Formats: sequence, structure tokens, C-alpha cells
Amino acid sequence: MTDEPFVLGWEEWASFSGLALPAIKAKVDTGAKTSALHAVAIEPFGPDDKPQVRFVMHPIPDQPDLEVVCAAPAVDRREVTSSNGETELRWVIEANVTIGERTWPIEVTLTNRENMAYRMLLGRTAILDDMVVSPTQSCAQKELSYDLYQHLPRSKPVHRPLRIAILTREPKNYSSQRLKEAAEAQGHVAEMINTARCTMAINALSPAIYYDGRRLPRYDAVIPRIGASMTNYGMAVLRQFAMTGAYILNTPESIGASRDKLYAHQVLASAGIGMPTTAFAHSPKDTKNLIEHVGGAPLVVKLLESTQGRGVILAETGKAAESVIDAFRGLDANFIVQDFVKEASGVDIRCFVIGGKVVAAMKREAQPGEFRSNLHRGGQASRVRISKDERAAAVKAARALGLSVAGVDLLRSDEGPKVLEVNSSPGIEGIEKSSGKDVAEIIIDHIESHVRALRRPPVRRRKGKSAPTASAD
Ligand SMILES: Nc1ncnc2c1ncn2[C@@H]1O[C@H](COP(=O)(O)OP(=O)(O)OP(=O)(O)O)[C@@H](O)[C@H]1O
Ligand SMILES: [Mg+2]
Ligand SMILES: [Mg+2]
Repeated sequence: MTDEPFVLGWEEWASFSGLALPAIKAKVDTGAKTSALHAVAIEPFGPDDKPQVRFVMHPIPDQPDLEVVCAAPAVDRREVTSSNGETELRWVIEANVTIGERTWPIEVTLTNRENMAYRMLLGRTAILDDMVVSPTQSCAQKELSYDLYQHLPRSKPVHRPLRIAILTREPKNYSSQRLKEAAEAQGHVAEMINTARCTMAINALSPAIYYDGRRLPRYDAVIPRIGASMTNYGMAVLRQFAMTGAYILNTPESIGASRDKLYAHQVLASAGIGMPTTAFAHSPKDTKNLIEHVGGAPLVVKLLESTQGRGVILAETGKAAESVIDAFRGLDANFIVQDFVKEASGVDIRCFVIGGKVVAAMKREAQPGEFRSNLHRGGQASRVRISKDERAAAVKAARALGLSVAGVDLLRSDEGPKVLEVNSSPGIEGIEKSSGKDVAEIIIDHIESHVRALRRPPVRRRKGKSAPTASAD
């Protein structure tokens, strides 16, 4: 027995025999509280009173095809703020770590560290009282080697069918049906799940979703098609699906952000995206100011709860604007006032964005004498070729709100594209019929590559398939 402290360098080789991980290069970080391990495709399993998590680990940073499937007891789920300031809800496991001659139990959070130089971070709570960190030494303890993984077979891409849930209250509508068809055409299984019939058992370590009393299986991916009337409950159901390890096409946060029109306007404005000048106020005294904020009449007044163009009114004169605003105030309705983009001449452009690319676009043209181009107001949809700026604005708007799939509506103004709104459950019928693009298939392709990328980056696309980069016309 010696009194020499156990020295850790600023980086060390670690191993976890219980996780079948014989060698991992770890960065020692006393600035981080908890330790973290790279993990993808994380899914809980096992009985409720003894929950476990299973995950895939790529221990060698430059060999993503080498994967180890690990399982460990889940001891917690915790909000962790990473060094870039982002907060993430992470699974926490307990495992014995070995560094040099010592083996001791530590808590480790699981997170995707794909883009980090080290697959593991050893935080300060894992460093015991008799250990010291020497910031000038690299590997004060025994060095290991990635050769220890040599016996492991390299995985080949397996095109296993995915189990996909389409979360909708309208299983029969065009969009739901087309998504199911497209999934099945590619060999997957797609099930319609009615959001309203899902019940949840809220248990941090063993998330479960019940459907008409029966526990739902684990899905690889969930496609949310949540109507405005179900936004809150739908988001809760989605969060629950996310906890089971499913890939969620549009995250609940991004759906919430795009549904909250005031918030969405603020997000788009701060991302520097062109929009019609927009104003909002609550006090009845502000009518005049409100009108001045958007540069006076003509202007557009929009009820926030409106859809399909119903609550969108054009006030051509200052007097008309005042009476419309006063009328809405009298009804205690939430509304915005917006500069009227006259030169758009009743035409708006819908850009369908999937995975950061505009995959299809259509133009909607109002009928004569009408400025609203909504199809429900008699508008006509047709094929359109969009400009580079329009494409960039649409992609930027979807990204600002964090949506993988989005319908971005914009107007063509003298100052370039102006985004009107971003839809998180855009309909597929109009866009497929007018653009001739197989949008449902591109959505399924996106899901496929994403679910596979979670397990095995980089992804190779199948030959002979139209890539989602296909240009919109
Ligand atoms: N500021 C504006 N300038 C010119 N035209 C506008 C303006 N705002 C809206 N419009 C026209 O009115 C139509 C409806 O407006 P908007 O999309 O904002 O409301 P909505 O369709 O009722 O809402 P939602 O799309 O959420 O159902 C647009 O498609 C566009 O043609
Ligand atoms: Mg609209
Ligand atoms: Mg809309």
C-alpha cells in the first residue's frame, strides 16, 4: 500500500468489461459534473422495476462501421447541459469503469458524441477522493489499443424493415394514406395511431404508451400528423414516443414553436428571414400605433386562430383598418396586423422542405377579386419554379423552427421572398398533384436514412432511387 495518489492525465484509456467495451479513449474533464458516453439508438427495455437501456456504441471515432451493442441498468433520466449550453434529457446508467489498475462504479449519461473527438468524457463525480488529475500528462495510466476490437465482425448495412407509426386522427385522408402506402412500398410496416386514443404511463425509466388499453410496441419512427386541436396532447404523446427511442420526424418542440404564431414570427425574424412587417398588441388604446407600425393601410389583419384564410382580412384604408381591429378587439380575439404585400397579386408559394431541402414547390393563385390564395378560398394550385433566394428562405425558415418536414409559405415581394408561415404537418395532396413529385416517398426515404444513420453513419443510398435532393420546379 502506498500513499501515492492515483494520477489521471488529461486523457486516459478506459474500459468497461460489463458493456463489452475493452478500450475507449476518454477525455478527463473536471469542468464537467457527469461522465458521458457516446450512444445512439438508445432504447429502454426490461421490466418496470428493473429498467435497462440498450444502445449502440461506435468506440473508434474514425470507424463508424464498427459497432458494439451495449446494455446496462438505467438508474435515472436527467437534464444535462452540455458545454455548448444545450440542455438534453439523457439516460443515466451505472457501470464499472477500469482505468489502469483500478476498477470502480461510475454513473454515465448517454448521448450522441458522434461529432466529438472523444467517445467518452470522464466528469468530476467519477473521480474519487484519492485521485488527482494532472493536466500536463496524457495517459498517466496504462495505454490500451483499438486493436482489442479486431475480433469483432464489421457490420454490413442490413435493410431491416422499419416499424413506423403515423400519428393522426384522420387515418383515411390523402396524406395519411399516401405515407402508409409509401412506407409499405419500401418494405416497412406502417400503422395509423389515433393520437386521441393514446394514454401514457408517465414513469421516467420505463415510458409506455397504451392504445385502447394495450401497450404499444416500440416503433423505429413516428410521423406526427397532429391537428391544431390536439397540439398540446399530441406533443405529450410525441415526447413519450421519443423516450421509447423512436425517431420523431418533427420534434414536439418544433411543432409547438411553429403552432405558436407569435413565437414563430419572433423566431423567424431573429433568424433574419424576410417577412411582411408584422405587429401585435393587446391594449385597445394602441389601434393607431398598430397601424403605424406596419406603415399604414392597406394592411392585412389576421385572426391567430384562423385557418384556410377564413380570418384574414384586407383593410384598404386607415378607416377600414381601424374598424376591423376594433371589431376583433371587441371579440377579445388574438390577431396580428401585417403590411399588405400588394405585388404578390394573390399568389403565394408553398415550398415543401424535407431534411433541409426544398423537394417540391407549388404556386397557389387566388381567384379574381380575391387576395387570399388558399385552396379553400377557391385558389388554384400549379407547378412553379422557385428562385435560389426563395429556396434559401424556405430552408432557413424550416431550420430556424427545427422542423425536418415543413410547408413554408412565402410571398413574392419587391424586396425578395417574404415568409408568411411555416406548417409542421403540411398536406401532401395539393403538392403531389401539382408538382408531380412523390413527396410521401421522399419523407419515407428521409426517415429510413435517419433511422439507419442513428445506427450506422455514414449512410449509403440505394441505387436507382430519386434522391431527396431532386430539384423542385
Ligand atoms: N401580408 C400579406 N400580404 C399579401 N397577401 C397576404 C398577406 N398575408 C396573407 N396573404 C394572403 O392570404 C392568404 C391567407 O393568409 P395566411 O396564410 O396568413 O392565413 P391562413 O391561411 O388563414 O392561415 P393558415 O395557413 O395557418 O391556415 C395567404 O395565402 C396569402 O395569399
Ligand atoms: Mg395560409
Ligand atoms: Mg397553415
